[in-house]
Amino acid sequence: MSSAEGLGAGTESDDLKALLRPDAAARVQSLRAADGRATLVLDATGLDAAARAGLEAHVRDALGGKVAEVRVAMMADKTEPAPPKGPRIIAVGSGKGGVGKSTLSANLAVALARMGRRVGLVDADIYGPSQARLLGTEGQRATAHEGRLVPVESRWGVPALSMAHLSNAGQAIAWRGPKISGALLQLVEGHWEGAEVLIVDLPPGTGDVQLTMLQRCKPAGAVIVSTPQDLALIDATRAVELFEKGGVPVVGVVENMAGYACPHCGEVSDPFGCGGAEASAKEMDVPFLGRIPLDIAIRREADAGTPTAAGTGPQAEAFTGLAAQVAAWLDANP
Ligand SMILES: Nc1ncnc2c1ncn2[C@@H]1O[C@H](COP(=O)(O)OP(=O)(O)OP(=O)(O)O)[C@@H](O)[C@H]1O
Repeated sequence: MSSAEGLGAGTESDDLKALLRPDAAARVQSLRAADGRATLVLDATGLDAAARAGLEAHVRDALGGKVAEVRVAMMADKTEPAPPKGPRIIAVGSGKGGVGKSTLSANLAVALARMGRRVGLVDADIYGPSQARLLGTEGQRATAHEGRLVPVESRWGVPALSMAHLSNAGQAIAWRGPKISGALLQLVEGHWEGAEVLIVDLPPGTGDVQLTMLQRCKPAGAVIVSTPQDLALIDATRAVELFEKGGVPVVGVVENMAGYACPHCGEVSDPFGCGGAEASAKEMDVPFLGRIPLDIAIRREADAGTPTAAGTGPQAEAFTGLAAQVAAWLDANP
């Protein structure tokens, strides 16, 4: 027979509750006492395992002398604050190599940073990294902190991680499958705490890196780069399909090297045609994000590590226009 027996049910549970520390009593969601047994449901929101164990031990201690058996159940509130989210990923892909995807990724990141976005850049081209050159961070080495890579700072307000920032970069050439995926994850899971968006420059095509990206990194969206040529457009269609099948929304298609402005006479010609990407985007029912002209200055500045988007003029504005659309898309798709 419990010493609490004989009291009215409400009074009995109130008396038992009064034996608890105030912090424990405040967590009681229900307390039933009957037949020498106390059954408590406690709200364990925000408590780690050790704190839960401590709370339970206190309850057992406090009530153990009054009832023969103490049963404790812990409930965590489902609205517990989620752990801080990592940056959202915008993957930049193309079906075909050499369409200017890396140049576009670097300039998109710089243009976003100029708009006040906290942006990082991951060079996922494990075999042929180019972002260290494009951002002028060649020769800089990424350090590690608590087992994760610390991004390399650039002059453009865009920290970056590339295989070129690792001292063993040369070994990557022999890597296959899981090792390649591991390398990508190391770059993506670096110390990106300061960034709200990560631009990931993917290698061309649909290989291991792209699959790892889709399956393990869950990009928020994908930007597809194409030149106006038919062949590039067919490949761009495949890239769009890859992301859509993987459940990654396509932010849109960009046409790069869209028209050539002659540096001598200023006449604009279309060596690769023009408008093909816009028509393809329409056919695929994905947004068209605009054109970046073929301009010797874009190539020269890319090679010099001073991205065009960091400067002024119509070509810088073309990248700003693209960045504005990506930023608007991110805001509209939280
Ligand atoms: N709009 C442009 N105007 C002039 N040159 C450009 C333009 N875009 C890219 N380039 C140049 O084209 C070449 C290929 O570009 P980039 O390396 O960015 O392409 P990619 O698609 O990333 O290539 P890869 O498949 O090798 O990764 C580079 O020399 C680059 O400077």
